[in-house]
Amino acid sequence: MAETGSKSKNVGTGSNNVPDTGQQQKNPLEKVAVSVRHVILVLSGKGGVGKSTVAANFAMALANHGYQTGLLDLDIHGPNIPKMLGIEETKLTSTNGTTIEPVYVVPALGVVSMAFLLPDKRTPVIWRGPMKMQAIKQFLADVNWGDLDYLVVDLPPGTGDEALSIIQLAPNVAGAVVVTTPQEVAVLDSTKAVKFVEKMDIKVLGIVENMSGMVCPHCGKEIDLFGQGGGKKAAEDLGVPYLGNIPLDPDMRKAGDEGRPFIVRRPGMSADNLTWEHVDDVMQAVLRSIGEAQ
Ligand SMILES: Nc1ncnc2c1ncn2[C@@H]1O[C@H](COP(=O)(O)OP(=O)(O)OP(=O)(O)O)[C@@H](O)[C@H]1O
Repeated sequence: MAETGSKSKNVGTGSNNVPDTGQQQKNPLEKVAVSVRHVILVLSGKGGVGKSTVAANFAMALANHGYQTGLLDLDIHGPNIPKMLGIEETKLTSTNGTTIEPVYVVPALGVVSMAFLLPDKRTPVIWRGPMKMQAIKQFLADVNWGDLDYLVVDLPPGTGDEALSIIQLAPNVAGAVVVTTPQEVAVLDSTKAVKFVEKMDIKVLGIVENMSGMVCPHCGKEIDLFGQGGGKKAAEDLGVPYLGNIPLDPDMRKAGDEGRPFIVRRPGMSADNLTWEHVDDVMQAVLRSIGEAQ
């Protein structure tokens, strides 16, 4: 259940505007630099490859492994994270009128999403680059993230304003995880995403191949439905780490559509589900890439 704080009031829910918290700080990003150990960007070259699903489950896996984790959904035009984690109806709150509180899915995972600021789900967000930049700055500086081991940032597909802004603004960026699917066209787009990250002087933590193979709903074993290996080959060709694969799992899709977290185990509990195991393996590979492996 989400913890939203009892003494809090809603902020920024009225229009297509970011909340004016009125906070005057000398360097508003200094706080993040001190309190957030690592910022991890999750991006993809192409839409619909499951980037938000990977980001949400990766963040949940980190929380399950005892890491204090934040998840920032910057997919301004299609913020799906709250729906996937069952916190869609929640509004952002503030305890003191200036600082925004994340919404907690579990005590170790706080979430902030553009979706919380939108008046309704059907209204498109029409923002130019500078507005996005301002919103992203506020999400970093005005949110009470607390001390975080990891802040996972879900970016929109492609290499637009959001990616440029977060790279410019966020301190302690450990690197970027690029999500792809096995199909050739997605792999080609992931190559562009890797090159973009490299151009920005950010470390490519590696490539994840999502929807790679399928967990059979009948026997629970993996079957090779749409092929596998495109992400691995792209990683080898580009000389970046391959972080592993996450199968196409009908239960994962169902959980996302029904608005409940897919990974529900508590800290310390072992994975007894094939897809969770894959997510855990990807998480460990990301930590190895950062140099923080257990
Ligand atoms: N491994 C998976 N197994 C089953 N379903 C998946 C998997 N990964 C993603 N999906 C499903 O695919 C759909 C698209 O996923 P998601 O929204 O995460 O993609 P995205 O790349 O973030 O999309 P967008 O381009 O809109 O940002 C969702 O219905 C989600 O539940």
